[in-house]
Amino acid sequence: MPTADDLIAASRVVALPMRTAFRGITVREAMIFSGPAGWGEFAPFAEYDDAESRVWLAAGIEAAYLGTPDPVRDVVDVNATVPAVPADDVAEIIGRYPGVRTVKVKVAEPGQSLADDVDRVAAARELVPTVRIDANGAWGVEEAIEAIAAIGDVEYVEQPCRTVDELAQVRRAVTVPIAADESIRRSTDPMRVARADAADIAVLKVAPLGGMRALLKVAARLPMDVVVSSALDTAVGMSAGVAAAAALPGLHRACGLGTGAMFGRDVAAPFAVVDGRVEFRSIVPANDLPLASAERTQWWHDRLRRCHSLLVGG
Ligand SMILES: O=C(O)CCC(=O)C1=CC=C[C@@H](O)[C@@H]1C(=O)O
Ligand SMILES: [Mg+2]
Repeated sequence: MPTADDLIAASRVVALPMRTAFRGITVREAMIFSGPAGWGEFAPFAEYDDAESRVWLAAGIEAAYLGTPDPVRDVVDVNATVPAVPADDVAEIIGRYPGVRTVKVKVAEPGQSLADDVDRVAAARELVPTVRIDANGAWGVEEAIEAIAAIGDVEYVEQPCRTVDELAQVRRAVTVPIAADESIRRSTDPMRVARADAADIAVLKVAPLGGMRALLKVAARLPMDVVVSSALDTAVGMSAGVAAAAALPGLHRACGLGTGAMFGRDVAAPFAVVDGRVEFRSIVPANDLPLASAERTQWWHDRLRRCHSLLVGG
């Protein structure tokens, strides 16, 4: 286990501009560091506390010190990710993901109406065969059932409501498959969704699960299809996501690993989507990175130190 000083000495804190605001983020901050096996990323969202962020650090250390698991495939199908933009902007956004056949559309964002969501999903449906939606837990049970009826057939609805029990209730009431994201990503017990029969699909992200190998273990135990998705990772974190997806024995759906297209600037050339797919590569960041301010850099160093002592403390 590297010390916090080792990690900080080999790190950069970057501030990457987004092309379109996503979950309210216009500049994505991330800490990246190099180790004997390559580069790792530590970039829990700003509002996450240390207890939740600890596993994100474990994931970064795995990437930099242990490297990637053995792949079973070279390329991974990805979805385009459409933020809560007006329906008229959907075609331009999907165009940033050449050849995709699956689109994930954000719905139920604050300030948006159900009619906005219906229009945005309809615009996506005209362009690709498969559309999935993500409500990020924003609906209540009744609201979810009504919204799902209004939006119509989709591949699945990701996290319609906040709690596992609510997901289970919605799942019993609708025919559209339900996917769990936050119920796994932000839970101390990722298997609970399975025990509660709350989901048909699991959306798994490397950093919140504590690394590529941890993701593979959770995927092996969950009795449902999985989709590997990014946590709005830089190219360094994305490399771990693509490696995890490439190492999964069974992968039957497009993954949310095309989000490099959302960055105005990344730490290296982003994972290019070609014919709807991305290919694994290890990342060496550019020399002229857009660095965060001295104050923000110090904030990230302090955060890393606190999370590191939680990791060491067990
Ligand atoms: O899954 C995708 O298509 C892209 C990643 C993505 O949507 C997300 C990444 C990180 C945080 C989230 O709010 C969001 C999600 O909820 O899935
Ligand atoms: Mg989600």
